[in-house]
Amino acid sequence: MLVSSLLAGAAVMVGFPLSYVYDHFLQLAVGSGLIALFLSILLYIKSLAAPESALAPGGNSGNPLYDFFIGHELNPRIGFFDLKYFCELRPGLIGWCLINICFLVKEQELRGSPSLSLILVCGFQALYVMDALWHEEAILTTMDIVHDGFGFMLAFGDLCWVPFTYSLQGYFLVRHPQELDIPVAVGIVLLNAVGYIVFRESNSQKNTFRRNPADPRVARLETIPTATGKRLLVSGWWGIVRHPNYLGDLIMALAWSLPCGLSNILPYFYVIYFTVLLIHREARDEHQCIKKYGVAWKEYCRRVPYRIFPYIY
Ligand SMILES: NC(=O)C1=CN([C@@H]2O[C@H](COP(=O)(O)OP(=O)(O)OC[C@H]3O[C@@H](n4cnc5c(N)ncnc54)[C@H](OP(=O)(O)O)[C@@H]3O)[C@@H](O)[C@H]2O)C=CC1
Ligand SMILES: CC(C)CCC[C@@H](C)[C@H]1CC=C2C3=C(CC[C@@]21C)[C@@]1(C)CC[C@H](O)C(C)(C)[C@@H]1CC3
Repeated sequence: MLVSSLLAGAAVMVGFPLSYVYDHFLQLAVGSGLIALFLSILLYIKSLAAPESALAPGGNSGNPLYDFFIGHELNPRIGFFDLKYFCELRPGLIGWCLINICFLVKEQELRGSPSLSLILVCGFQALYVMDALWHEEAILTTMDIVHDGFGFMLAFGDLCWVPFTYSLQGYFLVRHPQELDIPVAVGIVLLNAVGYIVFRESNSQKNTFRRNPADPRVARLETIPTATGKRLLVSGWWGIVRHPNYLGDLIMALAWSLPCGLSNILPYFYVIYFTVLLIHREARDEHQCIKKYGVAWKEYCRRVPYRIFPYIY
């Protein structure tokens, strides 16, 4: 991320036309979609020669189309280089930030300086990406890494969907500049801060607990024992709703769209899509947890009845 930002800075200094990315946004998005399609075809062909033990639990249904979509092989590698782990964190997330930098450059060219709205959106999203990279080991336990294979869903999601749809607020702001009053901007910064605290604290609490349940930061929390020997947190963040990290993520998503005003639905695409994605993801995770923890999970659901939004859902 640092190297990419430095290179982007150097490109601006030498007058490299970064605004090209804004001017050819659609063409670049289609190009990356085609690369993802090509990559997933290669991955599927490679998976046909993989041993049974290397196949993904979630992508070995026997239906070639479904397995192509979810990913047939769990962790395809070239030597020791893990393609899925690399794609989950590097090209798409860093590419998303680089695209935002190109939008800032474009606005500088068009209007002399980037607007406060665009600076806020790019700043919030850069924080989110840096957080994901800083805590990169946390993705090793996500269902994408543990359960799903590396197929079209993740190749397309990581290489095309993330950089080109997650940056739509910035794209919108270059085309439709928005004036933002300082009190409104302060309110939006506070909303993003609340979302980030809920997201980061809840993720860190679970990760610390999973690494070392005796850690003084989590040792006093109430838990439910399960037949696997692992325990489930039932107080702290994980006692408020069953997915406090999703709640924080959604609050941030809203804060990224609000600087774009309320006149157009396009900047709210991310909030809407992400709500659907996380509700679906929560249902998939619930299904896995019921299989893993049985009655203990049912007891957890009884103690913590709301999934993502307290008193609503
Ligand atoms: N921006 C984006 O596009 C996306 C962002 N995300 C974000 O990524 C982060 C990770 O999300 P995700 O991988 O979906 O899932 P989670 O980090 O929420 O992990 C779910 C797992 O946590 C463990 N767990 C659940 N409840 C408890 C509990 N009470 N006590 C202890 N352990 C528990 C279970 O695994 P086990 O018991 O085996 O440890 C469960 O399978 C989230 O912050 C999410 O918002 C996710 C997807 C897309
Ligand atoms: C319409 C598409 C086919 C749907 C694609 C879904 C993907 C965009 C998401 C599935 C899981 C994702 C994760 C992240 C980004 C979006 C996808 C690929 C993630 C890298 C975002 C940052 C987080 O901190 C994370 C935990 C690293 C995420 C992991 C899952």
